[in-house]
Amino acid sequence: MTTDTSPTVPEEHHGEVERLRAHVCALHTELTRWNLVTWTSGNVSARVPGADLMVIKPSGVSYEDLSPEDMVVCDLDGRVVEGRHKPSSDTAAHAHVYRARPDVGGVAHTHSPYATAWAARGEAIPCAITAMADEFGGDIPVGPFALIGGDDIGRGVVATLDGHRSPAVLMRGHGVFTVGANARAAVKAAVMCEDVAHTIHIARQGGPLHRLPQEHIDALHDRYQNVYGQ
Ligand SMILES: O=C(CO)[C@@H](O)[C@@H](O)COP(=O)(O)O
Repeated sequence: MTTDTSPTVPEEHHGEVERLRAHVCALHTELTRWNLVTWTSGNVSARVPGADLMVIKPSGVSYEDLSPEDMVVCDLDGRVVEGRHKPSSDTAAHAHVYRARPDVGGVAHTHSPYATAWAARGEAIPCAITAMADEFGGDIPVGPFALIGGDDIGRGVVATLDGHRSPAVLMRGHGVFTVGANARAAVKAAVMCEDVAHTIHIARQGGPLHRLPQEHIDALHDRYQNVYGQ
């Protein structure tokens, strides 16, 4: 008799997995809404709290065709646990981030044009405006070029963000990876990353950039992260 060892979603996580399938699917509409992706590029995932599982986009499926049922449940070694499609090409990268960073609940990846142009140059985006201090707490760093499919991208994301307040990293020659306490926060970081990449690009066309003083960056980041909003 053979014992089926394929991983499954534990009963106690079924409800959360269904909620996250709908939530992660809905977050993908934010990538197209803010023009952060082209065709089927980009992806979003969410960690399943209390389980070594994540919910991620299926690979190469058109955004307009995505449904909650299309989202793929994988374990944190990148193996499919539940899903009718192959998971994203970046599943290993997302899984590595979740394994290495217990504080991360969501990961997003885009090819947003201005931020990806900075990544193509291998140039960090200098913190020259308050919006960068607020969301990123400093410059947006550049991570190493890495081929797609294995652990290399995830390793590069984790290593580059280590010691950084930024939730975004520009992976050299590739695009943006962002992390957050949840998937919505990761997507927000991707939206804001493209916004500031565009603004700083325009600013630099007109003359030299002036990085904000570190003490102002610290004060702005603290206010935004701990006081701003409701
Ligand atoms: O850039 C890459 C891989 O990092 C693209 O293939 C990616 O944006 C989209 O791939 P998936 O459709 O998620 O498999």
